[in-house]
Amino acid sequence: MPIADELRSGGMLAWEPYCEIRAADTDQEKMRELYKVLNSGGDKVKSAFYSQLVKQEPCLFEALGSIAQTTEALIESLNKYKKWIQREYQYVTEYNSLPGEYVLLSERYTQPLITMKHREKKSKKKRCALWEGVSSSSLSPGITQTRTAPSWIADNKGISPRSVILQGNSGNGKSFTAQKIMLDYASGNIRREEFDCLFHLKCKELNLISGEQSLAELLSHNSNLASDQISQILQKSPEKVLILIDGFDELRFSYSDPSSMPKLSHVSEKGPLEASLKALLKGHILSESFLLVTTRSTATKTLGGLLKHPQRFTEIIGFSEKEVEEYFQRFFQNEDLSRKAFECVKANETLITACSIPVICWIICTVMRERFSDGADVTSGLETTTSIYVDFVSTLLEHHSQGLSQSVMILLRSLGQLAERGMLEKQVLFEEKSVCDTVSDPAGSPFLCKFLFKRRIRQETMFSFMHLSFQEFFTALYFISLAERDFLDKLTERFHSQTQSYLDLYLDEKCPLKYGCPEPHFLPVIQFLCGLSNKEVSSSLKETHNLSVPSFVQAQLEEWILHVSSNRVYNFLPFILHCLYEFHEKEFVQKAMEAWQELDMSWDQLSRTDCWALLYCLDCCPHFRNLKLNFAAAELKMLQPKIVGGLQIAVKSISADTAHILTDFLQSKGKWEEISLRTDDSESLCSSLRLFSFEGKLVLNVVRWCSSSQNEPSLSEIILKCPHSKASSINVKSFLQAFHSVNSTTEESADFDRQVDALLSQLPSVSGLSAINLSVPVLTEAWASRILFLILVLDWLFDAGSKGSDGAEWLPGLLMEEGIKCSKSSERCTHHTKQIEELSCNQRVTIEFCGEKCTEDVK
Ligand SMILES: Nc1ncnc2c1ncn2[C@@H]1O[C@H](COP(=O)(O)OP(=O)(O)OP(=O)(O)O)[C@@H](O)[C@H]1O
Repeated sequence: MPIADELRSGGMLAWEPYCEIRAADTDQEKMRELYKVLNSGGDKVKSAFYSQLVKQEPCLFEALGSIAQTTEALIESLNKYKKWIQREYQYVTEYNSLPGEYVLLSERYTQPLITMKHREKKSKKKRCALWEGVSSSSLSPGITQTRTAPSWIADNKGISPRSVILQGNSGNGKSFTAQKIMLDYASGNIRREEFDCLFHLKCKELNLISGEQSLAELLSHNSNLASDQISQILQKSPEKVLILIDGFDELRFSYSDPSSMPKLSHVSEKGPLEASLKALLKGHILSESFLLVTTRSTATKTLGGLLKHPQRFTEIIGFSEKEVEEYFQRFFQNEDLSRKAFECVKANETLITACSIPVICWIICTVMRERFSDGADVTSGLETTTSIYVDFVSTLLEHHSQGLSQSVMILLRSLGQLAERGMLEKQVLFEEKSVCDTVSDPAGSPFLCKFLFKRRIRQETMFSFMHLSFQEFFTALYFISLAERDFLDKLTERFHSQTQSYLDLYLDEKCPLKYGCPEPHFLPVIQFLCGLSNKEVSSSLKETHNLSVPSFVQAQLEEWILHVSSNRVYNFLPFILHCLYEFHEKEFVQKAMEAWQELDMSWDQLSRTDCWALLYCLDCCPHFRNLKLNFAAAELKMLQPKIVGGLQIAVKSISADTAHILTDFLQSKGKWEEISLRTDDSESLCSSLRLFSFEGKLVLNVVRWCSSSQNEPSLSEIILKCPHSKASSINVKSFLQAFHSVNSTTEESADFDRQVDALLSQLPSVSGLSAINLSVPVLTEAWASRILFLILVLDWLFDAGSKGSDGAEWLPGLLMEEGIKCSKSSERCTHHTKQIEELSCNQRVTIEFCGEKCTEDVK
């Protein structure tokens, strides 16, 4: 009140508020009333109040000043800390960076997929489904997902977590994400109201700390703040603090007797590392603060048991195909290069799947950048899949395997044994006990993942490789570590016994691998074995891990490939192309291609991956001819530059694009032997169109054409013949377009008729046309008038008069109709079927028009 009295007598306080202050019951209420006056009174009143406070309450004034100073100092150090984080965290040093080389995190970071769900185990009864399911689910982009960073938002029961687990396989980007969160905080990119301060503990570095330390001291290792400043920040508003702990799985706790470990309860209390960390994780210290802990799956269970509640589980799944593409763009910072590189990878099914692991993206892009800078032609082939897997294993062993408890050789061999066992038993999930029997420290291996599954009322722990392809790769690694006899025995076991007898007929008695062909699920292992035999790959293995690939591996596989090639085991051809690609040895590719003479893969459509392998093989043998291929139009475009000589192509799906690509191709290459377009779609009007040469003639053959409203084809076949020399001048484009437009419509028969007319109207443009063979099941009026139309517009064809080389049927100047005629006066047979042919009312008839003359011959 003395201050209020002074302000009143100085004319700074009006009567009414003065009375309010007097009337207030408590000191606090009096202060509140006074505060209102100060707040609305402006600087003059505040200054008068300030002078009175100094005079009448000197001690209080001093204490308030030092609090203000401390707060100011803390804000100042927090700002400096943020600047320090911005400086330190904005760069990324890559595994191969030379001193001074770096990339900016903001330019490179690509948001991975993060889920909030534990994986589910597929039904145990379906071993195959499990096998397929896990292999794809671990990398599949289709998982229920959240794209955002781990979040603290309340769940549907209104509970927000105090601690979040961020699980992820080695190389999936846990540390990268932690770095990004720190940088976002320091740059003001996370929501301000959530956290005032973030700290980052790196377990890898904590392992190097010895002696007793308080939590504040531990946090100071990775900051520019002193431990007492950290203590002050933590005590001031712990509920606004987030502590990131990166790499929990890497912690090496040494406390032998946890019960004798001191229990710490204060941020400044010193204790062994393990005690400080456990107190933090359990919430004995900083119970109100938030924690984000990253870990590999191998340590999730232990972490879950230590962390304070409420907990939330999240998992980094990796990149979907879209993010892989984004990563490539960020990496290359050049539209053209990133597109080329991405297309190359996308064509390789194994690699594009493996690319969901971010570190594999880094390896591939780095290798490809080197290729581009060497001026290598990217279409000559990417590095082999095996070489990328070898690089991946080396990267994880060198940079992600701190403190391995065993030698690399032993680790790789034991992983190989485990992988092989899984391959034999078609198993991708391994029980904990069986893993521990083979691999001495499974949790310490960066290649294994641990899964916790619910099994009725219990939990089940299972292990698996990061992906099935790694299991296949480790099996191949194991095979190369075997002695020759064991290697041959193992391989022999894995080759099909059914094919054995078939192949035995052909294969050389002396060939030790005369056992046929590998079991389908074993094919990737053979492919990896071929890749490991490559000189560069094997010397890199020798250099980095002292692993030698024995020469008998290559010799055996080469011999087997040559035998399969020369004996034309057709359904293995695409696989052999992949093996050749993995070998990546030009001379051997040439040898195998020579053994083929002709490459007939027309029986099934080639995938893009197959086409890349073929592209590489054709690159090694530029003069290889005689290809019979069946692929999509886009693949034709890719292979076009490498195709020489005769070619038979079958293109599935018929679209405007297909017509366009095919036309371009035909215009650029005069030499093709057969083109066929097919649709498998029963809705389509047209099921196949073939262009091929036959006895020196070009033949256009349209088979089974029906309108959607009819079940029966209304046109069975059109065959056009013209000399092959005219092939390049033929306007295939308009045919294809007519074909496409007819094919793409499923409208009523009126449309169908219009489209058929459009196709027939193309015929006059075929120069040198020597014959037309038209097969229609029923000679309707519509067809009769179409034929008359053809006679009119193609009068030169009928006037030509000279006999065709292929017999009377094709005699120019002659219009001949063959068919079945029903002799009944009413209810005539209309459909042409075998049964109808046999009915006595039906007779075979040939009608010939020659000039003005018309004859009917009944058989
Ligand atoms: N989100 C990302 N964006 C771009 N690159 C990434 C991303 N995540 C990971 N990478 C690349 O992968 C490499 C490995 O990532 P990181 O070290 O974060 O893996 P990790 O999950 O912490 O592995 P480990 O468990 O073995 O420690 C990084 O050095 C970087 O090249």
